[in-house]
Amino acid sequence: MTLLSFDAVDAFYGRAQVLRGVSLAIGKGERVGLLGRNGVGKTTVVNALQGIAQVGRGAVVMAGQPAPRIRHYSAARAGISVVPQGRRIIPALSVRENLLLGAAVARPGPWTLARVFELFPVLKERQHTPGTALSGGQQQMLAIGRALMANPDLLVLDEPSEGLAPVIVDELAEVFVRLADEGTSLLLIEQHISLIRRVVEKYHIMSKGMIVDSGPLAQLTTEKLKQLVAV
Ligand SMILES: Nc1ncnc2c1ncn2[C@@H]1O[C@H](COP(=O)(O)OP(=O)(O)OP(=O)(O)O)[C@@H](O)[C@H]1O
Repeated sequence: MTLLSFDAVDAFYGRAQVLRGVSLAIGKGERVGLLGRNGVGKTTVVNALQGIAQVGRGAVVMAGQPAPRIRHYSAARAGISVVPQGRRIIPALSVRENLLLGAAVARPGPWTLARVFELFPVLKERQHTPGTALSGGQQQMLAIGRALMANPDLLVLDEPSEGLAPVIVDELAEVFVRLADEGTSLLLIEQHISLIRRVVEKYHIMSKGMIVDSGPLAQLTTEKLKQLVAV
């Protein structure tokens, strides 16, 4: 079953076109990497499925349903949760309240506060602290926990390693692999080579708003990968 597909999508911010004919599909159980240098349009793929960038020509299909008008929450309702670049933790809310925000979509499934606390025990310890008082790594865990509270079939992760210490990136890689092994599909936008290597099975490379190469990650040498994601 295809959880998300882009079929020749053009996407815009106002009149500025960023995506040009982007096609990709993510099925159940897949671990897909969306790779490329800064500014090539990776986040705009995420923004297009959330209705933040406007889709012109082409179609975005979520959980088998074409999305003629994408509104906030359409993706979450269709089982697609986004962990945004920069985490976007709400400063006025506690850790617990930030997590509960993720459950607002009320999608049935296995994820509860208790299960998120089991995955990230530090969030339980600090549940009454303001979300933005956490360290960078803990805030990333909070953003992931919040996304899981919506019980997604597909988790979209936009540069989760950004600004984090290597030991924390290792911990996150383990979490992503565990989530994937338990059946959550992943779309990972990343520039961190070892994280990509550990998590991704199939890659798409973007350049200038287009997908210019795709295939199994095992076929990419680390040398090539470094060139492709070089900042
Ligand atoms: N809200 C916006 N309004 C107008 N242009 C934007 C907006 N957001 C991004 N852009 C432009 O769209 C292009 C693609 O940006 P995007 O953030 O999708 O790239 P990216 O590959 O995710 O890069 P990065 O790794 O730096 O996040 C850039 O030229 C950027 O300046």
